[in-house]
Amino acid sequence: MFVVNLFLIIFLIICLLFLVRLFLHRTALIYVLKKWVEGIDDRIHVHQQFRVPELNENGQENQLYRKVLFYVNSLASIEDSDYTNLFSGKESNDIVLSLEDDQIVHDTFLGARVLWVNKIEKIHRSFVLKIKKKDKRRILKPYLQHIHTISDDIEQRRKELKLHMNNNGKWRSVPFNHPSNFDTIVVHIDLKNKVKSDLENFVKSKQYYHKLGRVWRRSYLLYGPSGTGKSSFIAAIANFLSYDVYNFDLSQVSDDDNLNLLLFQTTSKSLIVVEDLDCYISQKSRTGISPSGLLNFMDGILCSSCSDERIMIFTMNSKEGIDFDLLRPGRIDVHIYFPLCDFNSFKCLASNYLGVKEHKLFPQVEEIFQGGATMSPAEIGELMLVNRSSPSRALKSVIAALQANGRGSGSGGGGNVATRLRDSVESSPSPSSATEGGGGAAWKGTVPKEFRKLYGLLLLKSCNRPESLDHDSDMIER
Ligand SMILES: Nc1ncnc2c1ncn2[C@@H]1O[C@H](COP(=O)(O)OP(=O)(O)OP(=O)(O)O)[C@@H](O)[C@H]1O
Ligand SMILES: [Mg+2]
Repeated sequence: MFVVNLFLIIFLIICLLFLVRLFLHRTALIYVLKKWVEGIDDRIHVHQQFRVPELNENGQENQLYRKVLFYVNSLASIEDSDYTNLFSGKESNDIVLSLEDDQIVHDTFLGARVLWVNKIEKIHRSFVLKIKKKDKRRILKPYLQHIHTISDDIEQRRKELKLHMNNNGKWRSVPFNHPSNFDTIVVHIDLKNKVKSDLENFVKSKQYYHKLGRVWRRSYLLYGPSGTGKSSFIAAIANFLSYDVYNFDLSQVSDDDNLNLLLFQTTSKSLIVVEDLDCYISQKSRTGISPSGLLNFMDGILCSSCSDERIMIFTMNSKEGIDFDLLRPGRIDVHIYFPLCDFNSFKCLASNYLGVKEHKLFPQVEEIFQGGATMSPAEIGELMLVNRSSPSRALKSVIAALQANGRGSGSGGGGNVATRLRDSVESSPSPSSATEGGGGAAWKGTVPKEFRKLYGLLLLKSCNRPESLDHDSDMIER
């Protein structure tokens, strides 16, 4: 009997606790309780306060204030503050939170709880940081360092990206808003992940490179046939890192000095890109860049500061006939091969362009691929794009093009197909497809030629040469 009563009492206590908890949550009394506990905790500890004013003693902007502002507004706990301002962000459906005056935001760092208060006195704003005295020595320095890193990262991601192009020895810039990203490019998932983590590791490795006495630079060679996504991949990298792009057109560079000057003028956190390096090297009438000038440029020694990070990306259709010195380890760190389509990449394109994951024509397409026919993703993508209103028609046109390609050169080189494809895009009767299919056409009036060259939707190479296809390696680190 006693045991039964005991169980009954325990059961009633549990129910009661549950109801109290429910009541506290429903009425938000839990927050009152939490604040009360925090208030007691604040009172029994001695705090030290640090003020970060908006302006310094000369009335100039205090850079630290700006960083703290970015940092505090990015804290998740800002949502718990009593008053928060809401603004629309960069994208139309973005909402940005910003702390109201005299509001408190909590943050934790290395296990210590700190407070930020957004003060306004007369017209001067400041942030006040409150840290418990016992934690100050341990966390203040690393915490401020942490704020620097996070706010730099936020600023970097917010800035408008630019594409810089050299013309007559000088840089010209246009906004860079290429939509390509790692989700839209059809390459093997492992390759994407490897490249992403390689980039992320690189940008975090300043100290490591410094310790090794090496220039903080990473270079990539993207090679493969025309229309396989090399330029789109560069744009995806720029968007992934939020880096500007400096596109070096070597044919516009007069000599080594000009090349060095242009390199010197590039800024940190940017991609230095040389497209079609193989074409430039094979040109009979090359500009005045000497072979050693080119090698020094690729080594990136003459950047404005060797402690700033540099990512260099070179593209080629083929590595065949290229001097080994140019591609040696240390000069080119990572080689990435961009192949023509196989059945798997075709299926990814069909899913992206047509929203089709399975189709009765797929077995036929697979068979044709197995027979050795192939085309570039650009060619297949364009056929799908112009026929996107009817997936069956799109797939039939891909089948016809693949069959014609297989009957033709058999190399998959795509020159003929590309020309036919371009004709089909340009003569498309649908107004929407005429604009989109000729993405370049939509840009023609507004965007410089080099821009279209770099990121055009379907550009035919002037130097179609047979490609070396080492299919076994997608990404090779040297
Ligand atoms: N792997 C791919 N995944 C998705 N789309 C692709 C892929 N490859 C090419 N495309 C599409 O084809 C078009 C041309 O691609 P891109 O310019 O990136 O090719 P490229 O390899 O740089 O060609 P080129 O050697 O002629 O400069 C782009 O609009 C892109 O959307
Ligand atoms: Mg390209």
